[in-house]
Amino acid sequence: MAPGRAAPDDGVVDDATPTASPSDAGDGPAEYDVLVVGGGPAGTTAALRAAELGARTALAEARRTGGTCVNTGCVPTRVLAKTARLVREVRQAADYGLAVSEQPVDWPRTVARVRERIEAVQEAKAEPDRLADAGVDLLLEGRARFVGPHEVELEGTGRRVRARTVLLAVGGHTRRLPIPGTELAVVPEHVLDLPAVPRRLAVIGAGNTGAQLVTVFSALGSEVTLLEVAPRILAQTDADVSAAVHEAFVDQGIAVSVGVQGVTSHERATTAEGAEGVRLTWIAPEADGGGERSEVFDVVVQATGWPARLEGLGLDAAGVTHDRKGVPVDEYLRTDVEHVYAIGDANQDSMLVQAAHREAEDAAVNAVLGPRRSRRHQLLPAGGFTDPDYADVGLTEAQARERDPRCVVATVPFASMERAVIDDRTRGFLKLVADRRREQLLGAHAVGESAVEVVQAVTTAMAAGVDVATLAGVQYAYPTYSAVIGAAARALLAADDAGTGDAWAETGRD
Ligand SMILES: Cc1cc2nc3c(=O)[nH]c(=O)nc-3n(C[C@H](O)[C@H](O)[C@H](O)COP(=O)(O)OP(=O)(O)OC[C@H]3O[C@@H](n4cnc5c(N)ncnc54)[C@H](O)[C@@H]3O)c2cc1C
Ligand SMILES: NC(=O)c1ccc[n+]([C@@H]2O[C@H](COP(=O)([O-])OP(=O)(O)OC[C@H]3O[C@@H](n4cnc5c(N)ncnc54)[C@H](O)[C@@H]3O)[C@@H](O)[C@H]2O)c1
Repeated sequence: MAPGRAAPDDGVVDDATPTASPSDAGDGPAEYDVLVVGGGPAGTTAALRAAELGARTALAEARRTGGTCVNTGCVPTRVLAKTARLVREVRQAADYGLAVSEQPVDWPRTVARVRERIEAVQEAKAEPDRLADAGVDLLLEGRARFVGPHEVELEGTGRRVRARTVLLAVGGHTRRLPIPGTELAVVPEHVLDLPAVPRRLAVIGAGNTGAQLVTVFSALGSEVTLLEVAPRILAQTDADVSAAVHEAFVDQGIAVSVGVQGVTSHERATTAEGAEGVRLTWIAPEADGGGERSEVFDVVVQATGWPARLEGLGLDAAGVTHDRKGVPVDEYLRTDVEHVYAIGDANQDSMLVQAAHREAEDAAVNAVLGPRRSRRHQLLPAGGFTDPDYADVGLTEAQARERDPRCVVATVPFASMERAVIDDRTRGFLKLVADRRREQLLGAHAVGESAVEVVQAVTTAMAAGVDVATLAGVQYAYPTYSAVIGAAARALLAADDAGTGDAWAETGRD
């Protein structure tokens, strides 16, 4: 695919190749207790759980199990993040007396490595085997489409399947901007199809996906511009996390523009080097004087949102209503049609693998045994693999203060932690938020080396109901990044009545 040119469609289902039995349309439809549509993290987990509960279960997947997560999302992104880290470490090697000369990136080799790791994860997960062992019928016969409230047709074979309950786990895809020339942009699902690392890259959208792509291509040598309509990048995270990652991006030479007033068009253009490129036009933020701006990039990536993949699903035939983004569900994960559930990215609630797993377990139980498990995502740790990493769980400081202005907050900079100093990775911090009595941790927000693992450790403490004093008394192995948790807990105990911990005070050091 030429740079700046989109592949024909946007997601993992599109190159669906029917692999199963020939058409048996004309026979009566196969009958199941539970039919799961979509074999990503949500669908596979739900099918296994339903079968475990004794339901006769089928899983219809348009392409291959693993979904966005394994095939085009988390797994490839993680491998690219590791590639970016290796580039950075090679650059630092001389400081350690290692004579390693930086080589140009062999992008086809990078892509081959990503694909090889995807296959390794597929092999490790062995989902088709696990489904078969559990007695789940895996139907790899193209997309499923409702033809009635209890019946779907499989696009590849025309075969029909009936089920008492249907679990929709169809995931999502990138939302393309409705602007002239939008098809000239690449979507994140297709960055591996780029023929080379772009010299000049524009990423539109600074959510988790956009931020990770920016880090990867900046490390690989692209000159990167990041445009975001929201007033800050990573708008869902704690404001300090957002500010710290923004600052790091700027320090890395990334041109970050937040508060842009819209992207208006893409047009074919020729780059300064005479290559085929894309002219991107946008309205600058008011803070920068507003007005139309236009620049030519080798590649423009739209990372501008992730609606559910509902196209061609025939929801009308089942009577299931949906909105612009996805399929709304009640507390039991049921759509407005009682026997149809929507889980994972399909319901647009919390679009993370860990949320998909939890919803899948709950919906399978509800579908087989009757509605009894209501949704509960109170503790949903998440993070992004940028440079530096960031992560969070629970309430942001702003959310906590809105509930109780006298909640307590303590922030410990990584620069005060010996492990971070030893590794020369001092950028970042851990912020803990607790109730005013310090009985309950309300949130944890980190930026920096191992931020995701640090927040995960705090999540475990939160799940166990550990209070701040207990956390402050935990012993931490020396020298570790997780020691920052003890330092932050001690800073919370020492926080003054205004509720702000002085992390550099005597309590801050590990
Ligand atoms: C670039 C990127 C990086 C990400 N990184 C992370 C991360 O690090 N951590 C994290 O927690 N989350 C991450 N996510 C989010 C995560 O990938 C999703 O939340 C997760 O995959 C949702 O699982 P799901 O099962 O709901 O949907 P999906 O994984 O999208 O699976 C849906 C499946 O349904 C199939 N399908 C769709 N329509 C039909 C149909 N009509 N008939 C049959 N089959 C159909 C598709 O082929 C697909 O296999 C990332 C997302 C992206 C885009
Ligand atoms: N590491 C992770 O856990 C991870 C990684 C990637 C994605 N995800 C999940 O997948 C889902 C999708 O993430 P995403 O980042 O693709 O989408 P998103 O919706 O989270 O972010 C899209 C961003 O694009 C911006 N945007 C929209 N239109 C724009 C325009 N015209 N110009 C400039 N900016 C514009 C939005 O303001 C937003 O910040 C999220 O729920 C996310 O949490 C998770």
